[in-house]
Amino acid sequence: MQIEQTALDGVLILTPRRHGDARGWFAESWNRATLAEHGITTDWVQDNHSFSARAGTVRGLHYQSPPAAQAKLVRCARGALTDVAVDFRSGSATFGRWVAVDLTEEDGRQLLIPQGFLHGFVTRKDATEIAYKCSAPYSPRHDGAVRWDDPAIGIDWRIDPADAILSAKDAAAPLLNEVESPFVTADA
Ligand SMILES: Cc1cn([C@H]2C[C@H](O)[C@@H](COP(=O)(O)OP(=O)(O)O[C@H]3O[C@@H](C)C(=O)[C@@H](O)[C@H]3O)O2)c(=O)[nH]c1=O
Repeated sequence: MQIEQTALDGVLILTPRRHGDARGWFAESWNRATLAEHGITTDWVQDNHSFSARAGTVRGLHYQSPPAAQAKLVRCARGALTDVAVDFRSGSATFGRWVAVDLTEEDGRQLLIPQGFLHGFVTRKDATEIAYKCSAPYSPRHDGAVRWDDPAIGIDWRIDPADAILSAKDAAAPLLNEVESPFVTADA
């Protein structure tokens, strides 16, 4: 397991080892003990899997408020996507900053997103599947969203915004400055 820090503290790229042979390959996509060796002891309670038919599908930017806040461990099961995390912790030195990481079925890379971050992604290929672990169960009551194309965040999605395929909910999400973050950091 290779682990790299991104530009946002705590947002990590994890690359599980792939064992190739004549049949193909084998990888441990999650192993509690291996992650614990790297100090990652998150208690995962729900696995999600979604399919997006078309390249250019954007889902996000989403969060759940405490006490239903979720850390996420994200991978691309099929196709290719760019996964995005935005620091949503009020008082954080990096509040509003984002990182974008390409995850593909070929590279098997994963993105670990702690609580307190917005999460979203754009698919790069038709028929892309994302799979991710969550540290808290789905709670519609605590569900929140921030606009994917908020210029104040300025994420470079590497698509023509007019071509983005969105849910009605995501298209109507509020801007960052219209939402009060339910997350605070020790920096605050
Ligand atoms: C997220 C979620 C949705 N659902 C249902 C609600 C709805 O009927 C349907 C689709 O939900 P959504 O439109 O919210 O799905 P989607 O837009 O894919 O939402 C997901 O986006 C990514 C970026 C995340 O980070 C996730 O946490 C989640 O917010 O699935 C569940 O049953 N359990 C869940 O955990």
